[in-house]
Amino acid sequence: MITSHAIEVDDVTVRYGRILALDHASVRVPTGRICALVGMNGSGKSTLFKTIVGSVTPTTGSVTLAGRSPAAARKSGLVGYVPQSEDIDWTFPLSVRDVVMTGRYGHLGFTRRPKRADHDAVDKALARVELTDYADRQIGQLSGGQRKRAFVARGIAQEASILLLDEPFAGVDKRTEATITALLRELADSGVTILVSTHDLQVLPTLADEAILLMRRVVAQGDPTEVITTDNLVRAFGLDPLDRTVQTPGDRQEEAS
Ligand SMILES: Nc1ncnc2c1ncn2[C@@H]1O[C@H](COP(=O)(O)OP(=O)(O)OP(=O)(O)O)[C@@H](O)[C@H]1O
Repeated sequence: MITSHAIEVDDVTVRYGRILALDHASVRVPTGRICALVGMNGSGKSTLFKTIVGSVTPTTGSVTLAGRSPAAARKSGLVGYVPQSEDIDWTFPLSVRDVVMTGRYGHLGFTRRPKRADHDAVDKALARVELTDYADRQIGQLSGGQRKRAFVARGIAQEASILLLDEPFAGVDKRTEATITALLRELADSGVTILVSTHDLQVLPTLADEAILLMRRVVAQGDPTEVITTDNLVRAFGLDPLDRTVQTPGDRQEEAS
């Protein structure tokens, strides 16, 4: 089935016991676009990612990925997922190359042994995120920014057509942020659909085609400068509209003009 929206989240509610993490949230990400997911701590961003990959089951609603269920999409290697750093065991005895090779599992044949094409895909992905020289290090020995890049490389090696990144800019320096941003744009230009959560509002105009403001529900979705307005931030973050220390991307553009 061909769809113009690679990611369709329709009326999804998720509860953890008494905690309501997502409340009838609906999100649609067009194919080949970069969509930024913005919300305060606990607004349900990670839960939305986990629901999209099928590791959390919603109590209402449904998720469709390029016309398939999350389970079918995961099985076919359609979706690459870069989880939050806290969700990864960094002491696990895997090298950077091993981590990137896990992205090829969906491509491995019956023997599960990587072939030349798999090694080539891993080498290419490592080069693209500038981690060739770190390939044989244990993953936990990398810096925060390098770890993020290693997981982006895994998504590239996987040749996923949908890429989900949970806070890839958390704790990284400006250079790594720029490298990841440029890489995501290249991937989107080649047709990959990207959903990326971030706390950094200033990066949005460069990073994203669309933004989603989440507060258990979707407060707003659309062009970043139209979504990240002071009014919407008040609704999503409870910020004081008179607090001029809060800069929206729109403020920045006004200052520049
Ligand atoms: N496994 C869990 N069990 C119980 N409650 C959970 C669980 N995971 C998340 N929650 C709760 O669900 C709500 C949404 O959490 P979630 O991690 O999705 O938010 P988030 O927007 O990703 O937050 P952050 O920006 O801090 O990572 C929070 O109140 C959180 O405490």
